[in-house]
Amino acid sequence: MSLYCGIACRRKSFWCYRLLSTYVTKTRYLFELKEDDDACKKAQKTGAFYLFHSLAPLLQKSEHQYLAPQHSLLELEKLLGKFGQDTQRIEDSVLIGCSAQREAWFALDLGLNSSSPINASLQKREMETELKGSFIELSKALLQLNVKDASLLSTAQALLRWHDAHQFCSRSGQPTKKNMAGSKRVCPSNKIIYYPQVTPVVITLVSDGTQCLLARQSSFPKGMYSALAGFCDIGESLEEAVRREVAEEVGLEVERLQYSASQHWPFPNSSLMIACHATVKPGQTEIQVNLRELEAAAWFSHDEVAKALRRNGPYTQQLNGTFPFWLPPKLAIAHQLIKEWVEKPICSALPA
Ligand SMILES: NC(=O)C1=CN([C@@H]2O[C@H](COP(=O)(O)OP(=O)(O)OC[C@H]3O[C@@H](n4cnc5c(N)ncnc54)[C@H](O)[C@@H]3O)[C@@H](O)[C@H]2O)C=CC1
Ligand SMILES: [Mg+2]
Repeated sequence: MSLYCGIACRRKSFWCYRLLSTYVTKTRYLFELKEDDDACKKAQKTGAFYLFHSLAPLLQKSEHQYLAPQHSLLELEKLLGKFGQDTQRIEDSVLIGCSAQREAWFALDLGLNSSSPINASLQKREMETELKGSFIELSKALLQLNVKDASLLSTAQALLRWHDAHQFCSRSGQPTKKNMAGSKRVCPSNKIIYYPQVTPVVITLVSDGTQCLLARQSSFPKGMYSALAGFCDIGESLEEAVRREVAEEVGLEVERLQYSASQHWPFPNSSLMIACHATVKPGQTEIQVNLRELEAAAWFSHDEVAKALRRNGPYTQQLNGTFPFWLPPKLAIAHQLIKEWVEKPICSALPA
């Protein structure tokens, strides 16, 4: 690793060296920990652990925010000892990142794989008292976490969930074995390697030049509208997935497409949200909502959307029984996509 940094130092300008060295060093270190079980085990000794119980992260309330506390290996061993659990359990932990100073970060679920669910839930309450925090569902806590913790805990939950659901080889039926970092599982009988799965999802903001199209599913909080989203089918390109989803959900044919950004999204499992802007020809805007997928869809003016962006939902019911129109929170890529459109209605930026 130091050799690599040395080469970078000689070849690159000082500015490049400073930018690259921390990032490259971190990346190479994490790569080493994923490949080398002994190095990973050693990193646990000086590392920090984030704790979960049945996929809910341990959090501590601090004013209007949640904080995710870290625990050392020693603290963790003491905790497991106190609750009569084997310290071997630490080997179930997964690597989720590291600091600039190469302190490795791990996540461990204390509730999964418990021999008795009753015992596990009893221990949960006692552990919360001992750890001076609560295990809170990630979907309920996400909006009150800082960006770093939200991203780390989302990654951790996705990885812990994947390991929990892939305990057995789908070919041999034998138990699979995780490597120390948790970056893969191997079937000891036929050597098949399983890697954590990420599901690609397209999310598209359709515009006709002056308005944008937003939709809601019945499972959304009341009054909230978002961009059109859908899972990619096997064999599809990103462009094909966008065209199909828009046609399926609202009966429109998009003609131009522009990639915006992407985001890891932990719900319902682990999705890679790929966000795009798309246009339809002015005049070809009549929508036919697919009611098996959506509760409603409608065109919204620039003004309506700009106003909704400035407000913070969710809202309570109004006197007439309806809920005001509001948009996904800042953390969701849908919000960023809508904000981009409000700041610079995209159709004019797209190539003809
Ligand atoms: N981060 C963000 O800003 C946003 C994220 N999303 C996420 O996008 C995801 C996809 O959006 P939907 O409109 O629900 O998708 P969708 O339009 O593809 O409809 C969901 C249906 O697709 C089928 N499906 C096909 N492949 C699937 C797979 N791999 N996993 C699960 N279901 C599959 C199922 O029948 C499911 O009921 C949602 O899970 C949601 O969490 C949605 C909007 C905003
Ligand atoms: Mg959809």
